[in-house]
Amino acid sequence: MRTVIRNGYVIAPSNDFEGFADVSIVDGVIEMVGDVEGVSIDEEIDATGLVVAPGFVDIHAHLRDPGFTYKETIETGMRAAVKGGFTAICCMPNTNPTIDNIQTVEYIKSKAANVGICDVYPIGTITKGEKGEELTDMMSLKEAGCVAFSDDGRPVMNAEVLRKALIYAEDLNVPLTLHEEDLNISGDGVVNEGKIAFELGLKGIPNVSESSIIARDVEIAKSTNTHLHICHVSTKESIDVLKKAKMDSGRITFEVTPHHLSLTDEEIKDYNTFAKVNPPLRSKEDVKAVHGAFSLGLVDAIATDHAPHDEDSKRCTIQNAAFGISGFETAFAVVNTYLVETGVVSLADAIALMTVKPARIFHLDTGTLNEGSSANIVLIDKNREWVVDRNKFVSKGKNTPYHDKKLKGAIVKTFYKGMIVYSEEV
Ligand SMILES: NC(=O)N[C@@H](CC(=O)O)C(=O)O
Ligand SMILES: [Zn+2]
Ligand SMILES: [Zn+2]
Repeated sequence: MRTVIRNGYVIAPSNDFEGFADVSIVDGVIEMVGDVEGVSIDEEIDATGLVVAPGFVDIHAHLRDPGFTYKETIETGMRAAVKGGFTAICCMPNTNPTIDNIQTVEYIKSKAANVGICDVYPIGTITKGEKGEELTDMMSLKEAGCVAFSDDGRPVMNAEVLRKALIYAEDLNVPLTLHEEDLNISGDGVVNEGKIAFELGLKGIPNVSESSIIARDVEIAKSTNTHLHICHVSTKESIDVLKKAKMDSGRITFEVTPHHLSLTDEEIKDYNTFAKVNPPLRSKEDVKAVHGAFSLGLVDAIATDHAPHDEDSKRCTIQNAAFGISGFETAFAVVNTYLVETGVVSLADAIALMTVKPARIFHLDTGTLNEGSSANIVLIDKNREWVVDRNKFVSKGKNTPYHDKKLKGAIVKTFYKGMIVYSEEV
């Protein structure tokens, strides 16, 4: 069975290729990118006017299953992911139970395999129950299928615990991906510390809560000579620390979320709990510094931090509301609108940051259009403008600060192993 995607503009960052070409798929695998002529074709897909790219890879998402299936399930999360153009997602372990045991890894893998519309890679916890004290059995968890380790939602506050974890992770050749926040500094802050928090009478989370722990962990990783990946970087000071760290060692990678590259704490002005997220949406200067980091090529990946929540967790006071943004279904459009259309990075660079670059950080064999790889492909209309409607989200989490905002760039179709797993309604 041969399917050919014709007339599209192909962007394949792993080969540095960009241009009009056909993509042929045989039995779920990419046969070639180029001129497909003189062979038997069973099915043709017309991609005139569309960009053809590898399916997106997300190294930071919350699927909430097991334990919080009223917020999301593995199935609803996967459906939201493919609607957003993702064909590989890595799920954070702050579930209940946490992903600190093999049974939970097996549970996630088997549920995901049953749904079968994208790859789901579990991330194990660094410490048992994310309590920050006792390390998990990383070796067994890796053998069971964990591709990285994180206590996301929480930092590893004990520096010695983290130091040991870095050494073990390096031995196992798996990355640690860290939520960086000094809990003593953050306290019970709810939004970015600054003018807006002050005006609203809300407790702030200062920038130094993030940058101080990043500086600490960069030093620890330097002393152990190990790789370290940093989650959801949001401040100018963090970027300064990371810029220097990268010049020193090159063994540091970091991700930025679509919301931190696009929105500021202005969003919180109407006490909008949908804009409450950790780390918080920061100031204009911070967003500018994040853009500067993209321009300099310092950012290693864009990751959604898809954090779906139920209505009760968000329809309450800003103090009590849960932190988190439902991100899969707006990710590409936000990146295209705020980073590509503004000229900060090219579309090809943005796609690299959402495909092969994150895949490489987690050693995942995906995110390319290479011959012989699984036909995980997204078709994009980069010029289409649309207005976000939270009620149309496939994710159970309708918590988006982009509701009613106009974005540019739409996912038209998503292929997983050659199957169409998402096709927009027309
Ligand atoms: N980002 C968030 O605001 N929330 C995440 C936790 C996290 O990513 O730190 C969640 O699990 O809801
Ligand atoms: Zn986090
Ligand atoms: Zn997270």
